[in-house]
Amino acid sequence: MLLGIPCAIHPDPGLSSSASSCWGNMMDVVLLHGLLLLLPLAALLLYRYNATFHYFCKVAFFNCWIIAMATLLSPFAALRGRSVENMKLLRAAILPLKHFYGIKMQVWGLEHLNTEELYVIVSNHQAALDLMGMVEIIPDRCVPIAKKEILYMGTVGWASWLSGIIFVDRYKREDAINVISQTARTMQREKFRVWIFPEGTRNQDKSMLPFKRGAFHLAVQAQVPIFPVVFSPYWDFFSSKEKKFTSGTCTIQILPKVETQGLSSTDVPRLTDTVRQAMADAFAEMSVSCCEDQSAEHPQHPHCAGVGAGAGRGTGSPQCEENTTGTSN
Ligand SMILES: CCCCCCCC/C=C\CCCCCCCC(=O)SCCNC(=O)CCNC(=O)[C@H](O)C(C)(C)COP(=O)(O)OP(=O)(O)OC[C@H]1O[C@@H](n2cnc3c(N)ncnc32)[C@H](O)[C@@H]1OP(=O)(O)O
Ligand SMILES: CCCCCCCCCCCCCCCC(=O)OC[C@@H](O)COP(=O)(O)O
Repeated sequence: MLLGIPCAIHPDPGLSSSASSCWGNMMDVVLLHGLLLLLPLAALLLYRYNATFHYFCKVAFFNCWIIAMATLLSPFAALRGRSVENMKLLRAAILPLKHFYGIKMQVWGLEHLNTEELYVIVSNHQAALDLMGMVEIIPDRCVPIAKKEILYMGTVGWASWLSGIIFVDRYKREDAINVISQTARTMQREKFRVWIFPEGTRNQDKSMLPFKRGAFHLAVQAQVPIFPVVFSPYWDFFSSKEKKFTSGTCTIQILPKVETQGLSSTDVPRLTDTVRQAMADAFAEMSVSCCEDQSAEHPQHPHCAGVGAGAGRGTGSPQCEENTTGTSN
């Protein structure tokens, strides 16, 4: 008897037609089982040898992890109510992800953030993967500013709202400016720091996009310093265009603070340019060391041409060495 089908194992030439149809049923079941066994094997082989399938699996896992964690942790966060303290839950939920992906995080200049004062962090934004780098260094009582669309992503939206994430509608400039001005007042009153991606959108190009001015108005209005943070290019391990997602190393460089004491809104354009230039220089330098490593393996990487021209490899500049320690999912 196989799966409730009462049937002999060997067909007998003298059997009735009902017995032979029973044999047919059994063959179907065996075939079905074979197929069911083959499917995971095929998926495994595809995952191993097809880079695009590998990429989509890893991206799907990332999204599923975020959704699962948000769903699991929202009730706990809700017990506390909307609070920046819930960012600790969010941080703990995202920290293990780098191990699944075999991504090694290298942090430079973390001591800069070790201060009691309030500040605004600005960083480049390459992909949703930035979340993994963010949680490596995000200090206590620090909330990101995010696009309003995240608020409508089900439990991810709730978890983000409960963690105090500030949402801006990028298509309504007046509203976004109001939110930022209000944040300048509340960050002093409620003692929290703010993290902004001044490019305003994800960007994996070889240079950073022009910076939006909101972060700089915020720092000037609140009279708090700015800490520029630069994530090294992900080219050696992640590219949404090339559908590439392997293990690798991400370097996070925290640049020295930029003071805003005494500055007014007329100084914002110059302040924006100064900070962007410092970040672009650091990014270019990181690109050079990243591409030097890359070119040894893959000569003529498309992103390498012209990147960081003239930018020397400073003392102790970051290495994009291949990480083999982590597991990939
Ligand atoms: C509980 C556990 C759970 C576990 C799981 C949880 C799941 C986790 C999920 C999630 C985690 C968090 C995820 C975070 C990551 C999200 C990242 C993003 O979403 S990035 C997109 C949003 N970010 C921005 O857009 C940047 C901020 N934007 C700005 O700063 C812009 O400046 C903005 C929107 C305010 C205006 O943008 P404009 O496109 O109009 O361009 P402009 O050039 O900046 O401004 C135009 C004029 O307005 C003035 N202006 C701008 N801001 C001003 C201000 N605050 N005050 C006065 N004037 C201002 C400027 O000076 C400029 O004027 P003049 O050209 O200089 O004359
Ligand atoms: C209704 C249920 C829908 C559920 C869908 C949930 C999908 C979960 C994905 C989690 C993604 C976490 C957010 C990462 C933050 C991020 O990187 O956002 C991108 C924006 O910064 C910039 O957006 P864009 O201008 O589109 O580049």
